[in-house]
Amino acid sequence: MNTLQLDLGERSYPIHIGSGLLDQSDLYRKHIKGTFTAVVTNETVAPLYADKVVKTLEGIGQKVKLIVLPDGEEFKTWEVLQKIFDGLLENSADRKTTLLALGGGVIGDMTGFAAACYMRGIKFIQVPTTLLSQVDSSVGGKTGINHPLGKNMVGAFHQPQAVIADLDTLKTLPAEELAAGLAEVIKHGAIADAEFLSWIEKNQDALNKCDPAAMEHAVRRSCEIKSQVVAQDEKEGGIRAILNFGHTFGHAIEAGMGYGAWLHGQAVGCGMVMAADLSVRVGLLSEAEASRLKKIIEALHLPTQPPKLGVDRFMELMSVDKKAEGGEVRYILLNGLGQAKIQTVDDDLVIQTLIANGVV
Ligand SMILES: NC(=O)c1ccc[n+]([C@@H]2O[C@H](COP(=O)([O-])OP(=O)(O)OC[C@H]3O[C@@H](n4cnc5c(N)ncnc54)[C@H](O)[C@@H]3O)[C@@H](O)[C@H]2O)c1
Ligand SMILES: O=C(O)C(=O)C[C@@H](O)[C@H](O)[C@H](O)COP(=O)(O)O
Ligand SMILES: [Zn+2]
Repeated sequence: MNTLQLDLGERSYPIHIGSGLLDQSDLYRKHIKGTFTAVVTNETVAPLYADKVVKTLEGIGQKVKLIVLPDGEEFKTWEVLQKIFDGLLENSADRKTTLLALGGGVIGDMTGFAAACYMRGIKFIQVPTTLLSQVDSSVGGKTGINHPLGKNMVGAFHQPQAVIADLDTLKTLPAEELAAGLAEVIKHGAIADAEFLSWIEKNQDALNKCDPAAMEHAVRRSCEIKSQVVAQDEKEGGIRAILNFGHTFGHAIEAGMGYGAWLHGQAVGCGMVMAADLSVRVGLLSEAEASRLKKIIEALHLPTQPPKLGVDRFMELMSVDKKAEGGEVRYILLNGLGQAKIQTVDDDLVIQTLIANGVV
């Protein structure tokens, strides 16, 4: 097992990465103060892994309530969030209660948000079971739900007590979910580490096959990169926004197509192709570099062609981006592969990118 530390002063926490972690009681024990833990999961993950986690928690003296949500991005809503509060109140959860998110990014984001809100804030633990949640969403404390008009529009920054990423859970992950997670892995290389991006390029077969050693490296290096960025800027006042590379375009695809039609990672994969195209138009990236990145994204089985939402609609969807200031959207661009830059861009250039990528 590898353990990284996200340094955030009194909100610092460990990120454990390894095999066979789900039933290691010591990993949970030190982060649980009370006697009641509510495990939040979904209908797909519960039959696979809930038993093991519940038994382990009971083994350390916890009373455990399992809260099972419906599965899918379309359920990352107020109505479904309410089911977590119902489960907590019906079981007399108090301020010492711990929430445990067992699942992918949807479960992690919703459970974290519930933990931020319940009695104005209780502790929670992230137990991510998708590649995407292990390399990205379980780390950094962004929690929330979607709004029909915009992705993750309602939420809170609320850091977990610990992240326990059991690589064995990736064995049951469907191929397209694996690819979705690889999009965020590519993102980390593209924005912060050209060497890691080359490693991804060289190891694409192993990554596509979910090879354990390749997964271990992808998860560890991604968590290192994300932790270093978050440690500098917990609440996205500045540098943290680079973790949003590909997301201005990607979130527009997710909201525009209806949540769940495109997986988050697929939308980010395609969004990175568009953001790289824009970086070329602004003069920060060469065409050869953009085309190399696109090839990597394609090789990892991610879509590179956006849906034909129309230019006006696409611009409208992007205008609600959380990085916008005074009505101006700030884009995350690549300043060469392995380095990112945040800046505003003339609408004309953005429209050229949309047209060149066939959004019309
Ligand atoms: N908070 C953040 O920093 C952050 C970062 C990236 C993404 N996100 C959010 O994360 C979400 C996407 O996360 P995701 O890709 O994990 O999607 P997800 O949570 O929908 O999980 C994907 C699918 O895999 C299933 N699943 C989970 N674990 C499994 C396993 N081990 N075996 C088999 N099936 C399994 C789930 O039930 C689901 O059907 C989006 O809502 C996105 O906005 C948040
Ligand atoms: O942690 C971050 O910061 C990120 O931007 C990571 C993204 O991969 C993730 O999708 C995040 O939820 C997007 O944040 P948002 O603030 O644009 O909703
Ligand atoms: Zn993302």
